[in-house]
Amino acid sequence: MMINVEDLTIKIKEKTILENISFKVLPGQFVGIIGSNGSGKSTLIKSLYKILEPSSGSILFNKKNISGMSHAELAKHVAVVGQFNRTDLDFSVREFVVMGRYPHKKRYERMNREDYTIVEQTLNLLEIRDYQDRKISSLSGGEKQRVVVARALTQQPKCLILDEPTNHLDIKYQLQLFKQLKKLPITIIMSIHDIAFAYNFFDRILVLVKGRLLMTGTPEEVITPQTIKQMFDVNAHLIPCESQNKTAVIYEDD
Ligand SMILES: Nc1ncnc2c1ncn2[C@@H]1O[C@H](COP(=O)(O)OP(=O)(O)OP(=O)(O)O)[C@@H](O)[C@H]1O
Repeated sequence: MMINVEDLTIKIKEKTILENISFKVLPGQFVGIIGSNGSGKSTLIKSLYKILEPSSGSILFNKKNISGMSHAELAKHVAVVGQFNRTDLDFSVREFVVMGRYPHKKRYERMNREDYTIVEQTLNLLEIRDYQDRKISSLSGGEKQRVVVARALTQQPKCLILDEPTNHLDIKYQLQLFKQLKKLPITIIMSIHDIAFAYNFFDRILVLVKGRLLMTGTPEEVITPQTIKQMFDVNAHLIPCESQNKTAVIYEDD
């Protein structure tokens, strides 16, 4: 799915939270949004799935303005992993993941074999099969987070939007999630705080500073000691690790 954000401004109670944001995401790109606390990452993410309406400007999915789309229509194409998903509900893990198929079903239409195959595949992919019969409310933070991601993938969206999905995950599952998402042939937009993960995994990065888009580009173009200083007022060093083909980020503490 192609996404065009054009001159997006979001005001909440007269306060400008995002100002004149414009960018384009090509089909299949894995895009990260980085920026300091309060820079507007969640606000941008929420506007992409219509929790917040633009004060001005527009958001187009495949050239169609989402302001004219219902949430039900949007859910056929876009899945969301927000920061505060309701996971206190009394469903089992499996029941919750199955719900990812609902946007594709007509009212009273039954789940078919293909739906259940997709559910099984996702339970396996996220390694949550072992506790599929447990209540979600009984899971740890990281286990819940993988269940929420599983439901989003079961939706088989053309675009996946995630707001800091690695918050509760240990290193193994952070890496696993990034590797799995990178393999998916869909458009993915994710906000994240971890600059090293951003540097090593995304195709493109959007840098937000105080509600404005400071720059967009490849990780190498936008993550530099200068931009880290601008975002966080911290001095940083980028250290390449050739054997892993990755780059580490070290922060000065004075
Ligand atoms: N409903 C609201 N009413 C007033 N101000 C709001 C509201 N929602 C967000 N803001 C403000 O907008 C700014 C951007 O918030 P947002 O949550 O988008 O930032 P963020 O980059 O996701 O931050 P963090 O990294 O801390 O999660 C903040 O100053 C926040 O206090």
